Amino acid sequence: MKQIAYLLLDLGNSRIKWRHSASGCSGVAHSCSELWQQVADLPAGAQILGCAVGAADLQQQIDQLFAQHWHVLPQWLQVTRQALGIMNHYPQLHEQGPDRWAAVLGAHQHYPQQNLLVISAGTAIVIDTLLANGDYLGGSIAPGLGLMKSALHQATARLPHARGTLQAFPQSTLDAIETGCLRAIIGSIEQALSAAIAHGHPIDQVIVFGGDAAYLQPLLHAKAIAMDNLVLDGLAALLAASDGKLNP
Ligand SMILES: Nc1ncnc2c1ncn2[C@@H]1O[C@H](COP(=O)(O)OP(=O)(O)O)[C@@H](O)[C@H]1O
Ligand SMILES: CC(C)(COP(=O)(O)O)[C@@H](O)C(=O)NCCC(=O)O
Repeated sequence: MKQIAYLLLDLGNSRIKWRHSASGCSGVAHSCSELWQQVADLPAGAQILGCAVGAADLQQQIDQLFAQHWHVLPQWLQVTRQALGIMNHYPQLHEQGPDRWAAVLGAHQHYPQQNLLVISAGTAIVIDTLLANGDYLGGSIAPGLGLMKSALHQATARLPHARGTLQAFPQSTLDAIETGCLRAIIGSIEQALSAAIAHGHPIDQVIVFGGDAAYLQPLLHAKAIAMDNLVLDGLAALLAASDGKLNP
């Protein structure tokens, strides 16, 4: 069977993440022009499947970029009620970020038949629950670590925006901010774990991915592992299941 080359895009609110199937190359870009610098030397003509929750004008720039240079229009994932054996229980599918849906599908590829807590530690912290039987129950959205700290900095006269350390009893402003924001994230994860137990679905595996994953993972529950990019994994799984044809 002929392998179809494809470029996968994860257009988040802070950064663009990409992976190219044929070369195994991947990268992170902060703008459309930086994305093009990174992918320009890849073989043209790959099909493109993306997942977009970032700015609509950036998505349009990306459409124009690939239409002009590769003569390919990216296809953007829509959230569906079911895919790859997973049932999405969000009542209003159009409300949901397709990055969340793709990440849950990606997590399921790594850990099928386990109760999962899927945590996206990006601009926002999203904590989603996927059950071993394929029921995706949804989850919470809160500001991510960088956003919490920049909100404090912008809305106050005296709070700086810099890295502190997590302390039991913080005794500097930087440590107080770092500890407060980290505890908000860690606490919301613990609440999600407790909610799962209370509803009879104890979590088998906690997976964290995104820009702050490596920083957060050692601070989390013992079952937590950090993974690279579950959104791109989910897009790849959808393509694989559709035999390389887009329109998953
Ligand atoms: N080198 C970096 N550049 C930008 N953000 C970073 C970097 N390292 C860690 N971060 C953190 O990662 C977050 C962005 O993560 P990412 O997964 O790319 O988010 P999104 O999917 O929302 O674009 C930032 O809000 C910040 O807290
Ligand atoms: C929750 C999000 C802002 C996360 O975005 P990210 O941090 O990955 O950039 C995004 O998935 C989104 O805009 N969701 C729409 C609302 C929802 O999922 O219900």
